Amino acid sequence: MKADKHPAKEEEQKRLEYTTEYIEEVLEAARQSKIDYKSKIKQALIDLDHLDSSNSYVNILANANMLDTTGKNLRMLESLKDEPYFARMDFVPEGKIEKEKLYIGKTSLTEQDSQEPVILDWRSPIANIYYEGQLGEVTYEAHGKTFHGELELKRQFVIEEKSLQEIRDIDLTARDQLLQESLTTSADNRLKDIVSTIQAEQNQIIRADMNRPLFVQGVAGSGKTTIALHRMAYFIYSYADDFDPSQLMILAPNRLFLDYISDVLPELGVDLVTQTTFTDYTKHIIGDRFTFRSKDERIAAIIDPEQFTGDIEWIAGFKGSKNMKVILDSYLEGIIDSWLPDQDITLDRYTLFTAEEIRKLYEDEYTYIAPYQRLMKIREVIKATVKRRSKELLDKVEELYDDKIDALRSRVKDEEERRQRVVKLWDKREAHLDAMRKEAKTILPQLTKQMPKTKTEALTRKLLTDKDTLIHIASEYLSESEVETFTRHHRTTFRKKELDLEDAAIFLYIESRLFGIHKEHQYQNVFIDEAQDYSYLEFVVLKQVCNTSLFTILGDLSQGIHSYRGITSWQNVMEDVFVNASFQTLRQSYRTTIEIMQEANRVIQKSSYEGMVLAEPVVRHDEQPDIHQFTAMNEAAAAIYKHYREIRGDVYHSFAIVTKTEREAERVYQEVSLASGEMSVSLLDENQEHDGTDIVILPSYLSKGLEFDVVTILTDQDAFTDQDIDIKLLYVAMTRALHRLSIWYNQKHEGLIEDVLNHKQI
Ligand SMILES: Nc1ncnc2c1ncn2[C@@H]1O[C@H](COP(=O)(O)OP(=O)(O)OP(=O)(O)O)[C@@H](O)[C@H]1O
Repeated sequence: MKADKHPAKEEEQKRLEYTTEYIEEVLEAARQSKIDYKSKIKQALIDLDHLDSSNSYVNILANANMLDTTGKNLRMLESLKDEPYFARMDFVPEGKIEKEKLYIGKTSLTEQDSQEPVILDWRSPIANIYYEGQLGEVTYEAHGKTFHGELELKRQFVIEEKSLQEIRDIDLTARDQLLQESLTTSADNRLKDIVSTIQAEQNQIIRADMNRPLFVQGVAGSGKTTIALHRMAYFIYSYADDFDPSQLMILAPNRLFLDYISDVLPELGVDLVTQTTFTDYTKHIIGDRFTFRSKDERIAAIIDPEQFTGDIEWIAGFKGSKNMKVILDSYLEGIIDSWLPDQDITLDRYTLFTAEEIRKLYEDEYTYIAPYQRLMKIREVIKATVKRRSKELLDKVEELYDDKIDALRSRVKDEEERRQRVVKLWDKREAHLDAMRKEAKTILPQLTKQMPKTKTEALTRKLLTDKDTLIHIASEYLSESEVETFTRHHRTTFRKKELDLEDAAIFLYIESRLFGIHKEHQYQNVFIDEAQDYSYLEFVVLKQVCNTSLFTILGDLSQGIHSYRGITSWQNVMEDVFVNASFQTLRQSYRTTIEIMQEANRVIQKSSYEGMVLAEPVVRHDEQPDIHQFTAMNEAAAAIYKHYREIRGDVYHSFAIVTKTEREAERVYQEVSLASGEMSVSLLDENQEHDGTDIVILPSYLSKGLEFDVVTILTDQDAFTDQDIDIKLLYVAMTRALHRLSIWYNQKHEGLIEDVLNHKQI
């Protein structure tokens, strides 16, 4: 209700005034401190020549640190001053009479003298009650203890530029109006934070145990990406004292997507988190001698009849599979075996090390380091022992001969005979010692020969291109002709230095299993968005490379447009890779209207994907999606543009035209550019940032994860067919719309749209 009409208006108005004044006060003090620190640094710099320099440096450093902290505080306070909080809750702790009136905002602020909270951070343990609790008895956990109490009031505010607009009390039955309003606002090319409207099921995911892997299967628009970012913010807040945010990594499908989430990251205070794509992460580790073809390039080839050959699909699928892991393990076992000596190390007739002893050393010692480094260490041990033992043995043999010569001297009486026999024995002694010295010198080079300097690149190339190697270890899984096709394919890709994306995981697997991964590439906590597009092997590899199992994995199998190479169920990964993971499902979709979701659900139900959970939209209406047939693309483009101009305004201001293929996106771009005037148009590709143009044109597979106020799906010659991949692509494209959806298709190429959707011609 309008703030003026609410009985608590006066109380809340006073509170808001008190809060904003207090923020101003603290802001002023922070600004003054900033000036002071700056002038102290300046003075210290001036004094640098005259004073003991180390003192001055310490002084500069201390003031610079204070300046940095003050700067952060200032930014935080600036962000609070216009909308300091969005909710209030009244909580009576068990055993007490007086209620605590707690105001919840994006970050916390404490009254300096009384140490009372002025604003409570939305991530604080007690704020959990607000998101989760109904009025009445509630509990919350903090510092390992459970606290009980009574929640007496849950109140929402709309505050704009320090002015109280709305006050709403949430009782047991009230619909979350703030959520409704937030969903009817329009998209501005970037994801936004949802701290004021987080729903209970989302809150559970955000705050779920950080010491366990977590899988989230959520329908399109259920807030997976948004929740991932809020969970990171929650994590950073909860472990602020002993955790560096750069130890968190989020893997996104492409750079376009990273750009899409980039605005909300600083808003949530998680901009220091490492944000990257799987390919960029791999390149960072293994270097960029090769380029990896992206998933999107591949899908472009798969859905384009002119480019498609059936082999690319099965080869990609096979390389990401569990069988590939078995093959890799046996390949690596063979390599390590070949590195270990199979014969004893001897000198003369003495054994310095048995092969068995070396194997045992390998198995028992230095097991915390990777095999190659471990063998290098063992080699050092052998080297030192060989050096020491060779000397001992040479001394021993020398001694033996000396004893024999002494014995000869006292035993043989005849002087001439004694002389001859001693000389003979002496010569024998010298020859023997010479031979031993020579032999000793060959031991280490031989050992080195056994462990050639090998690189991951050469080993990967051998596995993927060498027929004999592959037949030897993969005969259970690949026929001879498949091996032939497989290796031929890779001989070409290696020659062109343009590898498949799946090879990145194979590179990483070999590198990490044999040579180990440097600490700088490891993360304590990893988030994967759009995880349905990852293969089994990629999950295995990521866990191994990052050396943690603390993963939050979010995806939607219904949108699995890369399922030929990705996973089709979460089960295998949960059973084999992240064994103690918990699993949550999100069914509610927040992005789109009932009208659009109903149509999208009709499409996805055509898919062969078993166990599908249909999205349930939040009650929100707009126009029914409209469907148009056309004969000439230029006419369609002109009509679409005209319609955009007509409806463009405050509610609808981001527009996207989604085609099935990239080729068609380029053609549509030409046509719309010709038709357009005052509205700007751009063609998106996966490595690009969305520059805020009014209309963007993009192929279906690139639209994944993004959203727009108005979406038009347009297909000319490249129509969606009833193939599973096309069904999913159409579903993904349809679920990108926040408010309006229209579909245009060429009469001559009807396909899936005509079959499933066109029940009411326009
Ligand atoms: N609790 C919420 N309050 C307000 N808006 C929400 C809430 N949850 C989700 N949204 C909005 O719903 C839209 C979809 O969210 P998001 O993109 O995170 O979903 P998703 O599950 O990753 O979608 P998809 O799988 O389709 O890419 C966004 O506009 C987001 O702001």
